[in-house]
Amino acid sequence: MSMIEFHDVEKYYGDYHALHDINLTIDNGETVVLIGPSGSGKSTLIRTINGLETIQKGQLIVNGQDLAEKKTDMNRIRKNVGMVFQHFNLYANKTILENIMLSPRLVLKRPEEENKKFAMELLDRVGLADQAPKLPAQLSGGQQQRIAIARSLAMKPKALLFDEPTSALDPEMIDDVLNVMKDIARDSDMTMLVVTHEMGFAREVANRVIFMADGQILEDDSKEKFFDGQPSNDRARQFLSKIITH
Ligand SMILES: Nc1ncnc2c1ncn2[C@@H]1O[C@H](COP(=O)(O)OP(=O)(O)OP(=O)(O)O)[C@@H](O)[C@H]1O
Repeated sequence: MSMIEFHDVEKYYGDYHALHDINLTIDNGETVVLIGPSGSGKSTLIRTINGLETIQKGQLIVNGQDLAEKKTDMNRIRKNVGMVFQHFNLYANKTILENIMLSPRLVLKRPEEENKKFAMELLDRVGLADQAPKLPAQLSGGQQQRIAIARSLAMKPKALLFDEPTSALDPEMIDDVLNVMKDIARDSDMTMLVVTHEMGFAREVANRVIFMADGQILEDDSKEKFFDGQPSNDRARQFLSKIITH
């Protein structure tokens, strides 16, 4: 079954043509890495999936629902499709534990005791159980990002979208976040779509690597073909050689 389907999708910001003729299917349980130069449309593409950006043409089906249809319930999509942002977006005036418990309480009406138990399990899973009573500002960036991941997982989503989750972090924090993401990719049947330049992550856990430039998908390969067999697109090859040598 496919979790996400783009059919001939076009996206404009005013006159600016941000996504060109996007055709892409991501199956349940796949881990897909999306790479490409700055401004190529990667964020735009993933933000269309949970309706943070609208599309102007084509069809986008997420978890069996057509996003263009008026009756489509965006809250239901967002219940099933979580998102982790570059800048964490935690609630600054709520404790770490409250950050994780809030959406399950409000949206899923999860009973308080069960909610707390699951939140503590997730905190443990991301290695931060001892931080539960603190406020986000008392944590490092890497710790905040692991909390943001735990917060998304608390909704038990079918898919998780990651928009450059490590690019705002100091280098020494990056591995802790990537390790949490790798564990999720290996141990869960969730679909993951990850915009990142972390090729180690892609090599270890991705099923596919997609390369975008100028709002178009220029390459969509298995991890093996992308890294070992070389992408067939010139720009994808050049991009890969640049990020891997840096
Ligand atoms: N809200 C907006 N209004 C107008 N143009 C936008 C808007 N958001 C993005 N763009 C433009 O669309 C293009 C694609 O942006 P997008 O953020 O999707 O690229 P990206 O590949 O994620 O880049 P980066 O790696 O730098 O985050 C860019 O040229 C950007 O300036």
